[in-house]
Amino acid sequence: MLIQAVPQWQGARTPRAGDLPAGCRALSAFAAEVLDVPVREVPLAAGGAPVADGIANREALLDNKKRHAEALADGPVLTVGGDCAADLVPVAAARARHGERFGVLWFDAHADLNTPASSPSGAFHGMVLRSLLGDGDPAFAAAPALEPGRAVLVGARALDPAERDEIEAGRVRLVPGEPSRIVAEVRDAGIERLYVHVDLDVLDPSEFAGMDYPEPNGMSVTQLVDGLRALAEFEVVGAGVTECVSGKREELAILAPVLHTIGELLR
Ligand SMILES: NC(=[NH2+])NCCC[C@H](N)C(=O)O
Repeated sequence: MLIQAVPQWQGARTPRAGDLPAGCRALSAFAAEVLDVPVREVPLAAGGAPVADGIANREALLDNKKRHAEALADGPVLTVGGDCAADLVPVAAARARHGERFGVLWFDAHADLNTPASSPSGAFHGMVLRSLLGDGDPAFAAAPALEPGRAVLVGARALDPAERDEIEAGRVRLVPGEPSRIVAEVRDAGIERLYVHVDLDVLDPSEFAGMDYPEPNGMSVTQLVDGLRALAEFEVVGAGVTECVSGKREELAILAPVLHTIGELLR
């Protein structure tokens, strides 16, 4: 098992986006200690780029995508962001490798189902899951795409109108964070192998101070750990933890059980 650090900030347009690279490096180093595995950092460019085709930093993100694809490691990898789009390349690669019955569990306060046309912000981290479904800007769209109904949002609570439409159309499932509900949904979706994406803003802001895009009424660390543990009956082929802006060890320490549980799923 290996940690790949993806210090990408260009997918976010939040006040703390500039802290994402430092948060990525601090969280990767902490996860390496908790899991006793090495860290390899993906060499990304540091700079931004103008808004193009409705996406902020579009050229920089495309460059990052290429660099990440070139550096992508084999075997069980824990990807540590960076913004949520740090999981774009690993999830698309896992879909290509594991076939139609591959699915994604997306623990996130947000649905990340916007396109450049529907996005309220132009921030690409709000478009990642939609790109994995094959929509939006073709330069980012996954091919093959996730099968409709094989993306499961857990704990999402800050949704934009276009995102609700995708859920209502059944392309994406939305469940609360209860373990039994999560398991039932994954079974019902016919998912055999899965990738676990954790955006730290799925947690309540009172639990963890170092998230990039806090939203009220989130999960507790214990609820998140229980939800992750429930996935042990499935084959977890990859995982990501994203949107950390904290460089403080005492803040990161609260995440130890989350990292530990993800490590168990990946081994
Ligand atoms: N993964 C995230 N933090 N996503 C934030 C997305 C916020 C909002 N829905 C947008 O499109 O801008």
